[in-house]
Amino acid sequence: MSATIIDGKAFAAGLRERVGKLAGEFEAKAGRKAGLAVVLVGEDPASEVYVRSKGKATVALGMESFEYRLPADTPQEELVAMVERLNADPSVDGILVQLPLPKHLDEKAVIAAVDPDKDVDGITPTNAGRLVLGMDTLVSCTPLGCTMILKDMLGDFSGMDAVIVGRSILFGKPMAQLLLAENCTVTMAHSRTRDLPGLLRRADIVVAAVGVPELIRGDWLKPGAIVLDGGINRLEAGPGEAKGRLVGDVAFDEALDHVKAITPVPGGVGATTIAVLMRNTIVAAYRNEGLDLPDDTL
Ligand SMILES: Nc1nc(=O)c2c([nH]1)NC[C@@H]1CN(c3ccc(C(=O)N[C@@H](CCC(=O)O)C(=O)O)cc3)C=[N+]21
Repeated sequence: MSATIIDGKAFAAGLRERVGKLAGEFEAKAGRKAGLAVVLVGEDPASEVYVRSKGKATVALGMESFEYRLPADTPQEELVAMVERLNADPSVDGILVQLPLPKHLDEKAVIAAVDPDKDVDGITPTNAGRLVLGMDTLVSCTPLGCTMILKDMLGDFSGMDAVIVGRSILFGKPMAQLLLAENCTVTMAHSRTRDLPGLLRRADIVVAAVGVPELIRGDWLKPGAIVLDGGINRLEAGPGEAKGRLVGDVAFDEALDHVKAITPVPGGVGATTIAVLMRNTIVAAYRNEGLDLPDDTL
């Protein structure tokens, strides 16, 4: 059996096109561009790359990008003061504070300082609560992208057994809520889970985001499963390589022999993340201006 390789880039391109149209209409109606502010503290090179691609995507779709780079030793009060300035700035519709933050900072307090109406990561206490309560809200980009991919592929996935590997606030936890809302039977696995292969053998849908390269082996997966791999792990460079290969949390080549469909790394789930961030930004912009969103295909 040969599996379908889910094309995250194609999905992202379609979404970007719809967002781009809405961004143009927003500018015409609001008399300003929708704006996204990204705050990066410290100098992690991988985070640098993400922040740059976010900025480029924002401008390419006709929105305004505000990027703030703060030194690694920025004090808590300064970071919170910056978030509060962005909360009060009417040209900013979305605020993303790149995570993880340097250890001396209180991440929970920084997140809680973000205005929930500008929280394009969906991780403020208000938005996390809204998600659990089934209220309309902004939702973390990667899990929302995974759900959109599943909806495209399956339509209705009521009653399916879903296993989520990883329980982070940006991925595993919101993913569980989204799949629960789609009437899946949801199991969350994590580093203390005793029998991961045993759980995965029952799973119709597997969503992985633990950051352990190729942790999940092909023969752990149920024949015909759908696998969404949110892991982005860079292996050590081999001889003659400048950079190591990127791999997911699932042993991709092995999985191909077992599953119905799987997302590759790169080009899968991760490739949708920034497009969904653009989606969340334009949705926040319309709401913050009190405008009706003309397109419900977002
Ligand atoms: N507050 C916050 N929100 C985030 O959403 C957030 C964050 N912090 N911290 C870091 C992670 C990581 N992240 C990605 C963004 C783009 C790709 C992406 O474009 N991936 C492509 C390219 C991968 C590559 O070549 O490096 C792919 O998977 O095909 C992946 C991962 C957002 N994150």
